[in-house]
Amino acid sequence: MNNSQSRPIQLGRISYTNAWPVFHHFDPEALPFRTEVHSDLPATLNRKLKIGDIDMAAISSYAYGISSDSYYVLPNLSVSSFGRVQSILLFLKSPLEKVLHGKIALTTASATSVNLLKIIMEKFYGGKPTYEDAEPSLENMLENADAALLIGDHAIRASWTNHGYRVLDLGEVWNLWTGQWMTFALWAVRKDAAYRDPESFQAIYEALIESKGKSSRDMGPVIRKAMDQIGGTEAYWQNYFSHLCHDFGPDQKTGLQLYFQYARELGLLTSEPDLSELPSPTRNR
Ligand SMILES: C=C(O[C@@H]1C=C(C(=O)O)C=C[C@H]1O)C(=O)O
Repeated sequence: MNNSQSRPIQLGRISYTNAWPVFHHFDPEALPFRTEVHSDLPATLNRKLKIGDIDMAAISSYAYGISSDSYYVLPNLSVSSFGRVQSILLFLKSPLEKVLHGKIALTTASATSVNLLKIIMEKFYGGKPTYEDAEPSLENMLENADAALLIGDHAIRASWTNHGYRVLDLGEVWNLWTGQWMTFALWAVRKDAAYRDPESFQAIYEALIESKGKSSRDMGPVIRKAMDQIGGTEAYWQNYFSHLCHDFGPDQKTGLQLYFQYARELGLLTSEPDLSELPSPTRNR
């Protein structure tokens, strides 16, 4: 269907640097149809996609898991790490033994990592802390909690301050316990939108893949933008991006399925998520 009479396609883009390599060279103006881009924190995009305010977005992989019946996943796009990720960080004010039965402040920006933290605390370490949602500000969070979870650029900035807290990198802990990849974000499209306008979503998908490819061949522009907007050195960002993977192949899928399984075992998910990919309109012609 031609979307010229309906509303422009609404796209969600994660504002954190971890997703920039996929979006940096993506130019919505270059598409032959109207699109509007919403740049937001993951939790906001999770909610907007679920209620249909937006049609396609990078979202928390956990949010995909809860609503997978309504979504297709876009092939070979993710934010993943095999081990250290450096931006999913638990800052400990108290010793770990106390944190395990104490209070943890959770950033309201996340969905995947708050549930990953619960898996780590309860399944791996045998703890039972209480959790409290909080705006992502390290000092405020730790005023009345034993530990604080931050993600994305909030975690990066906090890791640069001279805070003196012990820090756990949840990508690293996950990998040490499971030997697996961890996928934090996926790109999802609402099925109802994809049925209405398959060609347009395929075109957006192809443009995102092209942008990811361009970034992987030369990270210079993304690194310069990160230095400009967030700060830090070229070496910092080179190292940061070298630990992130934006593919979603069999290895990342196996890691994510294990995360979903553990989430189900803890009652954080009720059914096995369906990772069906967006069907390509050209394949069906
Ligand atoms: C790697 C990261 O992954 C992010 C973590 C998310 C979550 O915890 O829900 C969502 C999107 C990802 O972009 C990060 O924030 O640093």
